[in-house]
Amino acid sequence: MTCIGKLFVISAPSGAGKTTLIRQVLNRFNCLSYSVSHTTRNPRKNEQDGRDYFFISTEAFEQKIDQGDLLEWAKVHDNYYGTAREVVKKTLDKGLSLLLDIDVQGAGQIMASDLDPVTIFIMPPSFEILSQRLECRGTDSKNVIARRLENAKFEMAQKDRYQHVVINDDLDKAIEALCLIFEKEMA
Ligand SMILES: Nc1nc2c(ncn2[C@@H]2O[C@H](COP(=O)(O)OP(=O)(O)O)[C@@H](O)[C@H]2O)c(=O)[nH]1
Ligand SMILES: Nc1ncnc2c1ncn2[C@@H]1O[C@H](COP(=O)(O)OP(=O)(O)O)[C@@H](O)[C@H]1O
Repeated sequence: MTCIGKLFVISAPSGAGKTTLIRQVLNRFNCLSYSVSHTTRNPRKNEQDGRDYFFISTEAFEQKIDQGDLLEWAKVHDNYYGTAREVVKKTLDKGLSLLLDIDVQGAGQIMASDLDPVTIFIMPPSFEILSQRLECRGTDSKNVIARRLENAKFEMAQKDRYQHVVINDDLDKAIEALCLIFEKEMA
């Protein structure tokens, strides 16, 4: 498949299933790459530095802000997260597509830029199921889960700012719906 280089932005509340869905999409489209973000949050078990995130100190992150190295950044659930400007530029310059998994604040910054992103919001079927998914994932403490659920309300209220909304209820159906968006946008 020939692809047109596009910038995709996916946002979702924590636990909605964006990481699960994004893995499937990346497996299907070889002209699509993933932007590995920088964060000051601690790695979870099974997360690898350089693959899931670049895990850096607060000082190193603030230095990146000061040097203008980040295309967008935000404080999310009490940690810094940001996208390296250089990687986005190099990928799009080569005519390749790139996927950013970023929060609603960062997405707002990209929407306001001249990068003309395709924007997608992943919704859980309900708040209760979101809460269950976070518990079942087993990666976060009760306090961390509570903080993420509190932020989820504000995040979900912003879904209409996005061009596409995909509800992640049945996983296979959500994968198909999401892949269809990528297929159409890169055709
Ligand atoms: N603004 C911004 N948000 C990011 C970036 N990378 C990740 N995020 C967001 O930070 C939030 C927390 O991510 P994470 O700690 O991995 O938890 P998860 O949502 O439970 O997988 C999610 O909303 C991510 O989309 C980034 O580079 N910039
Ligand atoms: N459609 C789905 N049905 C049931 N469980 C799901 C579904 N999608 C994701 N999950 C599970 O929900 C949890 C949160 O998913 P994850 O991809 O880590 O979310 P996010 O990256 O948005 O925080 C994981 O344990 C994942 O296996």
